[in-house]
Parts: sequence; structure tokens; C-alpha cells
Amino acid sequence: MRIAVTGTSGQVVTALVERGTGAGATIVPVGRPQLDLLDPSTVLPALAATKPDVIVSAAAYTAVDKAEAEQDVAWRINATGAGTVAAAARVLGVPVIHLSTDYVFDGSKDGLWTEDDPVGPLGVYGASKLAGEVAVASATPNHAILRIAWVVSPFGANFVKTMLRLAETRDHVRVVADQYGGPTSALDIADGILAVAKRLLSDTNDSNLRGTFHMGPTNTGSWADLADVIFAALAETTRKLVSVERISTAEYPTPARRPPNSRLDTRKIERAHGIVLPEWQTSIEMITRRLIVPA
Ligand SMILES: NC(=O)C1=CN([C@@H]2O[C@H](COP(=O)(O)OP(=O)(O)OC[C@H]3O[C@@H](n4cnc5c(N)ncnc54)[C@H](OP(=O)(O)O)[C@@H]3O)[C@@H](O)[C@H]2O)C=CC1
Ligand SMILES: Cc1cn([C@H]2C[C@H](O)[C@@H](COP(=O)(O)OP(=O)(O)O[C@H]3O[C@@H](C)C(=O)[C@@H](O)[C@H]3O)O2)c(=O)[nH]c1=O
Ligand SMILES: [Mg+2]
Repeated sequence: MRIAVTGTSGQVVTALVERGTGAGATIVPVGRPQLDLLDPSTVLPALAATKPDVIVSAAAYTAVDKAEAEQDVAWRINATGAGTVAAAARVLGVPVIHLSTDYVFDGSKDGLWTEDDPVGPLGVYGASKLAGEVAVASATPNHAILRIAWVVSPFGANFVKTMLRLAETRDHVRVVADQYGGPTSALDIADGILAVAKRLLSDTNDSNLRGTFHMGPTNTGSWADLADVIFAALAETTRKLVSVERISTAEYPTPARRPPNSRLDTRKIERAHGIVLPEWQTSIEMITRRLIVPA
């Protein structure tokens, strides 16, 4: 199975490269300058050249706060760009697995968000990603849109790396404790994507395998809970102690609003694709240790 993935240095594409071989997949990252989502004319030729069986649409504008000031660029990449990738998949006659986000929700629900719940993004990033979902779904029926959340990994830029960088100069970090979600390892996401890709290829017509799915760990937590686990793993490995001050969103002003509760109900992808990701704490400990003691 040959899988073309948009982007070259992103967290999920890097995780797919690490996990692909073990799952019998050849991962072909396709990124700038060959494929630039800001230049739609590059997309089909670059993807066609990889001769893919499946396309994973992982490239995106992911700077949540910066997007508030760069609305045009965020939309061209996350909305128009996503639609162009899906249209290329249709032309090439292959399924597309497109990644979206928990930030399509406004966070006002008490429980877990299902795929049928109403969307209501609070910021430019979430709105542009939602427009991307619509563009993908209208470009080809042969799609699986996977909404994921709070992605962390040994690669790229992410919250674990931010916390470890802060720990180099501080023994005290303030972290919001009133935003809840599902911290997810890009490596676990890669395993899920590979499983979905196999099913889409082996059953080319099953509509239960297609559509929109929430994929994430079985449990959830706050950003402060996540920081606690990171610093516990740091303390175990290096004896460096960092305390987490649990603050409110109001005490940590940012350009973009974020959902207070974006916890995702993952039962649909379990039913349709048999996918269950691990509890987040285990995966976060592994990532933290890997970042402290490079392999
Ligand atoms: N990070 C997160 O917390 C979450 C991410 N998601 C979604 O999951 C997907 C993967 O995220 P993640 O791996 O963390 O992303 P990263 O932020 O780690 O990487 C972004 C990727 O997008 C690529 N990219 C950005 N602009 C362009 C462009 N104009 N043309 C081509 N490629 C471009 C980058 O290219 P290059 O390799 O050249 O740098 C990079 O590979 C995204 O769709 C994101 O919206 C969903 C929920 C949470
Ligand atoms: C660095 C830092 C952040 N925070 C807060 C700010 C914010 O509310 C929360 C997370 O901050 P970040 O900027 O790392 O996370 P953010 O960029 O909002 O992460 C989001 O990225 C996009 C791409 C997604 O799709 C989402 O699922 C989600 O992962 O933690 C603190 O409270 N203290 C700190 O020291
Ligand atoms: Mg961020």
C-alpha cells in the first residue's frame, strides 16, 4: 500500500513515516515546493507523481493564535487547499483520509461531542478547518475525515516540547486547567490512519467506513493535567522538579478563543473501523521520555 501524505516535516506525517513500514505501507511525504497548498496548480501533479493507493491530507495551517491575524492564508491552506487535495484524490480514483480538529466545536456541551453534534468554531483556525471538511466532503464521496485533537509527539512543535523548553529555565509553570480535551500522540494517530487506509482499500464501497469520525484516546484531561504528566515523567528521569499552577482561561489571555470542552466521543470509529487508541497518559509519558533521552 502506497500512501501519499501532504507535508514533509509535520507531526503526523513524520509519525506515519516511522510507523508505516511496520504496517506494510510505503509512506511518501509530498510537500513544498512540489506541493504547495497556497498554489492549487501544484497539487494534482505532485500527488499523481507519487502513484498513491491512498492520500492522507495532513498538511494544514496549525498556528491557532497567528491565524486570527492571517485569516486569508489560513483559509487558502485549510479550506481551499484541503478541497484541492480531495479533488485530486477523486481524479486519481483513490480514497482520501483528511485530518480535522476538535476546534470545530464551541465547547459548550457538558459531555463528549459526537459526529452529529452541531459545530461552531470559536476562531479562524477552527472555522477554516470546518470549511476544509465541507470542501473535502463535496469533492469526493470516497473520504474519511478524522477529527483529532491536542496532537503531541517527539516531532515538530507541540505542547510537550513547549513544557520541556519552559522547564529548562523555570521551576514553576502556569497552565490553564479549565479547558478539557483528548491529548493524542501523533504515533497513535498514525496507527489509526494506517488501519483506516487498509479498510478503505479492502472495501471500496462500504459507506460505513466513509464520512466523518472522531479519533482520540479513550480518556480526557485538561492542559494542566497534561503538564502534570509531562513534569512527572521529567522528574522521574532527571530529578528536575517543576510545579504546575492551575489557572483559568481568563488568566491566560490569547488572541484566539479555545473551546472549554472539546472532548470527543470516539465510539463511531471503534464501531466502524475497530479503532481504539490508548489512554493518553501512557503515550505522553513515552513521548516525554523520548524527548529527554534521545534514542
Ligand atoms: N497539531 C495539533 O494539535 C492538531 C492538528 N490537527 C490537524 O492534524 C493535521 C496534522 O497536524 P500536525 O501534523 O500537527 O501539523 P504540523 O503543524 O506539525 O505541521 C503542519 C504541516 O503542514 C504543512 N504545510 C503548511 N502549509 C503548507 C502549504 N502551504 N503547503 C504544503 N504544506 C503545508 C507543513 O509543511 P512543512 O513540512 O513544509 O513544514 C507541515 O508538514 C492538520 O490537518 C491539523 O489541522 C488536528 C487537531 C490537533
Ligand atoms: C504555553 C502555555 C499554554 N497554555 C495554554 C494556552 C492554551 O489554552 C493551551 C494550549 O496551548 P497551545 O498553544 O499549545 O495549544 P493550541 O495551539 O491551542 O492547540 C491546538 O492546536 C490546534 C492545531 C488543534 O487542532 C487543537 O486540537 C489543539 O491541539 O494551553 C498555558 O496555560 N500555559 C502555557 O505556558
Ligand atoms: Mg499551537
